Amino acid sequence: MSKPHRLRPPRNDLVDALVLEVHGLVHDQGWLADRALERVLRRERKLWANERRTVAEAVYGILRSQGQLDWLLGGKPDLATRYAAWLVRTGGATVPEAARRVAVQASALAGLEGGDARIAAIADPMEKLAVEASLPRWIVERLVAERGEEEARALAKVVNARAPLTVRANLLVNDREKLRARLAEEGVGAEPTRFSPWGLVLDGHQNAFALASFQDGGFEIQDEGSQLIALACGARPGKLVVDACSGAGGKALALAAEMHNKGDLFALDSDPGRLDEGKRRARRAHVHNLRTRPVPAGPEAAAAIADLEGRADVVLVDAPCSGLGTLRRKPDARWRLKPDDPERFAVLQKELLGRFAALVKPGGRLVYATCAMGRTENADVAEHAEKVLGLLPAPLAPLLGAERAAALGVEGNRLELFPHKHGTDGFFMAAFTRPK
Ligand SMILES: C[S@@+](CC[C@H](N)C(=O)[O-])C[C@H]1O[C@@H](n2cnc3c(N)ncnc32)[C@H](O)[C@@H]1O
Repeated sequence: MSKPHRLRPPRNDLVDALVLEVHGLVHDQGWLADRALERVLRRERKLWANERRTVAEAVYGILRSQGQLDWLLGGKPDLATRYAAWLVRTGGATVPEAARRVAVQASALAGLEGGDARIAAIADPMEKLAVEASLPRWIVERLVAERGEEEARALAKVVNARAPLTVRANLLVNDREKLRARLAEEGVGAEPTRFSPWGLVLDGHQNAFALASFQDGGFEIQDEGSQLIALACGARPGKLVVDACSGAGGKALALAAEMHNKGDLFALDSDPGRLDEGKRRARRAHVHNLRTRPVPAGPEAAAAIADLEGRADVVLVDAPCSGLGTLRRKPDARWRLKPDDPERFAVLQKELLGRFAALVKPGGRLVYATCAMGRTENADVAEHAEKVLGLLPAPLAPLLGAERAAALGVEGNRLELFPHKHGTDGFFMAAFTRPK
């Protein structure tokens, strides 16, 4: 009789080969880690569930600790050596075991010996934190310059931990309590989020997409910070709402729920493929008032949105950004980003803000949001909105609720969210109104 699956230990030879293949796609061919994993794991139909998990955990783990491993190994090791080093550093294997398993020279792993003590002895505090946290030095320098060393350290720690699996109850289908009861019937425990009135944090490592409660539109997977941005928009039934950088519609679906499907919700984006994905999601979520419209990326966009000029009650500009706030969900992003990315994105953010602010009607609301951390893409752009575009700051508390706003640390029209403080991804939002 075969053993029940959950008791079978993963087949290491299979797991090791797949880890190296996925890591190779990310490292050598520039694939996004999520995509590379999805592609390879989908092909491997006979893999057991625990093997899939083991491969994913190893790939993400190696990508997270790449900076530290490379420092310990003294340079740029080949991928197999890096993987073997990761096995040793995470306590999974001794040097000889790991070397044999991944077929590398045990001598290549010599740098691991006394690793923690060597890291502790690094004299330059920036380099030390960069190695400890396995982050590029320029990210550490920015964090320390803006938030001080202690906070940077706390932040770096959270960024290297697994992010919670947070969902938003779709109010067009159920409410949070009904969803929670339904999840319980499906064997999934869930706790209400700390700040969002719609959120639940699911237990364990669920494949949430496979749940019937997901497939029939009961919830969306969405970080609590994104939920709060949607809440801050104040979208209401019957209004004209524009989600100017809608992507695959994460926030647009929350706006539609706030509108009870009544009124006009325009989802714009320069990437038609993402808008199509948003349409599919809208169907599952029972959203009926969403209209997608691809817009050119450059100034020609003005003509494509001229009919909406000065008409919107609410405009959300969830701008393209460096994504520095989402490092804990995208362990490979830190190695992809460039030191001048925040400045580069800020130029685009100011341009888009100007373009889409023209759609807000006098007295209407504009919410600017990013999933970035740091002044350049956030406070500096919000300042531009006031000083150059002539928008007026609009307080967040009336829409978030006074108590919630105080607990979150709202400052007037602005809020910064941090993983180590709020348990959310890193986000920024600022609300404005157009003068009458
Ligand atoms: C942060 S993502 C949006 C995420 C989305 N709002 C959500 O909640 O799922 C930023 C989006 O801006 C879009 N974008 C980039 N340049 C743009 C432009 N010039 N005009 C409109 N959208 C643009 C990108 O295609 C991307 O989908």
